[in-house]
Amino acid sequence: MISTMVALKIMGLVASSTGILVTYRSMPSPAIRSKMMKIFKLGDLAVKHKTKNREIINYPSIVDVRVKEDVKQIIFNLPDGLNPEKVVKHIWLFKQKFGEHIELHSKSTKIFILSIYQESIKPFNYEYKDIEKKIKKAVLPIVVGQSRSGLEVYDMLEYPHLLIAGETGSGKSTQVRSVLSTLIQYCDTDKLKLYLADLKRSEFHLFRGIVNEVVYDSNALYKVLVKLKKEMKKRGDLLNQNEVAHVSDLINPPPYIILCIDEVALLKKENEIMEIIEEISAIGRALGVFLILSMQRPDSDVLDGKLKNNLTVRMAFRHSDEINSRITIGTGEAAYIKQSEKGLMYLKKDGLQKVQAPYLDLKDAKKLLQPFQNLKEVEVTVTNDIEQHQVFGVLEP
Ligand SMILES: Nc1ncnc2c1ncn2[C@@H]1O[C@H](COP(=O)(O)OP(=O)(O)OP(=O)(O)O)[C@@H](O)[C@H]1O
Repeated sequence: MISTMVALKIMGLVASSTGILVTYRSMPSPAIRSKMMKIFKLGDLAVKHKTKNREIINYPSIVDVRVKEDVKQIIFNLPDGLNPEKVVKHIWLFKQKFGEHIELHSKSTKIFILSIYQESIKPFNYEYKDIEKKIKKAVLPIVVGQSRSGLEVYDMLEYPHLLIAGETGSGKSTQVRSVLSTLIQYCDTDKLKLYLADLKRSEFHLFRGIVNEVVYDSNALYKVLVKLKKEMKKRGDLLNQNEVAHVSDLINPPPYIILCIDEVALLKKENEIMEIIEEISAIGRALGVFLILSMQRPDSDVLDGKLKNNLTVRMAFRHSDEINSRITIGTGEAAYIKQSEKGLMYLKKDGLQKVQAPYLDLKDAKKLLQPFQNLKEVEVTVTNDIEQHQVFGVLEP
């Protein structure tokens, strides 16, 4: 065993000195093995079965330990029959043993990677020129922030509707500001229309005269939603006539539309409004109409049912407790983000990932968006079905 360990470590060191590999692998040290076993025992992370004479307990097995520059990774395998969700729920136990700066990822329903870092992800400032290089391929780029593996960016065309939640002062408004600022700088005005609703009247004044419309109360928002509903109906007819599945398959696709609502929970009693928002979440993707919704407390009345499931991406900044965190991301993790960790979040997309949002303050955002001020508002209208049919036509095979 010892000779294998030495051999593997030496292999790694030799390789890293040639610059080919920076990772070396080793068998778990007794200290790691003992900590992991304690976690498995305390959390009852095991499969038990009885034979005639005794009880057999199968714990997860450590299959590998990898050491990179700033991270140690312990890879372990679950025994058949152990629910991976039970392992995720016990992340607090892993933290008690290995410290706060850990991440737990499942590679499959059986294989887990526990990553142990020296320190937390550092806060950083929003710089469009750094971001620009990473978003070139996206149509509607959403810049999430810095994860352990670099800048996290995704395309809204692939992951259509976004929920941003977190308690007051956790970094939501800053994130909405930087997400919208990126979209404004990156997308041509004839390719993207932005509608914003600021029900707290605190944030979106920044975007007045830049986006298509900013509204501040539910009556005005209702008018916008009715307009979008009509637009979706026309776009649906258009897809039908042209026999295509998505507006981007049309020869002249209409502009994408993003509706961003700050503090959507304030609308929970506005049934007509919530109905149209739900409708957008259900059918908007194919029609090129997308939602960005933010809220302080993830309200289960608002998020129950269809809407929550259709919000395919969730950013959970610090939450007040585990129950609220579970509503947003399905686990209690966001309740353990410290109050001092501004802009830190859990991103729920394909899995769960810890990400630090970029910091863009109001003054800098104003400066950044200055060149986009006073652009003429261009209304989104699809003239009429027949005309559109001729204009857009179907893509040549
Ligand atoms: N990404 C970040 N990096 C560093 N600091 C941040 C970040 N985001 C926010 N902060 C700090 O936290 C403060 C509060 O942020 P923000 O206003 O975005 O919170 P919020 O969740 O929107 O609060 P509220 O719901 O009350 O509007 C900011 O003034 C800033 O000092």
